[in-house]
This record gives sequence, C-alpha cells and structure tokens, in this order.
Amino acid sequence: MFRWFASVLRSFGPAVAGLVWALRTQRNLQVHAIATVTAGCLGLWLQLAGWEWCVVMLAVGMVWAAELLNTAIEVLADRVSKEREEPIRRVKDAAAAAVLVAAAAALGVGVVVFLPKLWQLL
Ligand SMILES: Nc1ncnc2c1ncn2[C@@H]1O[C@H](COP(=O)(O)OP(=O)(O)OP(=O)(O)O)[C@@H](O)[C@H]1O
Repeated sequence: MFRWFASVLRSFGPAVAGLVWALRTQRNLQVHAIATVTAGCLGLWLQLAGWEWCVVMLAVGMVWAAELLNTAIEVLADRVSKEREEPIRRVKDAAAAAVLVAAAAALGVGVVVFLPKLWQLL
C-alpha cells in the first residue's frame, strides 16, 4: 500500500516540474498567478460563500489549464518548425484563442461574483 502511494506521488513529479518551469519562464502565467492571489485575497476579504469559491476556483483553474496547454503547444510547434508557416500560425493562434476564451469567462465570473459585493461596500 505504501509503495503504491509512493509511486502515485512520484508520478506527480513531472507535472510539478512542468508547472514550476512554466511559472519561471512564461510571463502570462506570472500574470495569472498575480490575478489568482488577488482573487483569493479579495475572496477572503469579501467572505465569499462556498458556491462562490467553487465557481471562482473553476474559472481560475480553467485559465491556468488553458495557459499551460498553450505553452505546451507553443513549445511543440517551435520544435516542429522554426520557419514562418501558415499551419503553425493557425495552431498557435487557436491555442492562444483558448486562453482568451477562458480568461474572458473568468473575467465574467469575477464581475458577477465580486462586483456586487464591492459595490455594497461603497
Ligand atoms: N512559426 C510560425 N509561423 C507562423 N506564425 C507564427 C510562428 N510563430 C509564431 N507565429 C505567430 O506569432 C504569434 C505569437 O507566437 P509566439 O510563439 O511568439 O507566442 P508568444 O507571443 O510567445 O505567446 P505567449 O505570449 O502566449 O507566450 C502566434 O500566435 C502566431 O500568430
């Protein structure tokens, strides 16, 4: 049982390494990190309800996942070709669009969850 648990934990190693590398090298992910900490602090200050935390965490997770996949696709695309090519442009643009969509949805969640509470404080 212990060995099984240890091997499960070990399998997280590459994922954590990928996250650390991406955080160190990708400016957009650093922006997401700052936004995540800001949303967390705001949520604590405004005492969000349980369901509100769930929605905010889903939105934040979606943006992080999209950005990490976008980074992975960029790395792979650059490995496939260093030349300016139409298919590479399409692939990179579509991956970037995924981040944009996730970020827009997260912004919408932020407006719906945080804005009325901030408004009440004014
Ligand atoms: N090899 C290529 N061929 C054609 N277009 C490309 C190529 N590489 C990049 N582009 C174009 O430039 C845009 C930016 O690509 P790039 O790899 O520089 O991403 P980035 O600016 O580093 O993105 P991010 O800020 O998300 O890291 C792409 O969305 C695409 O439109």
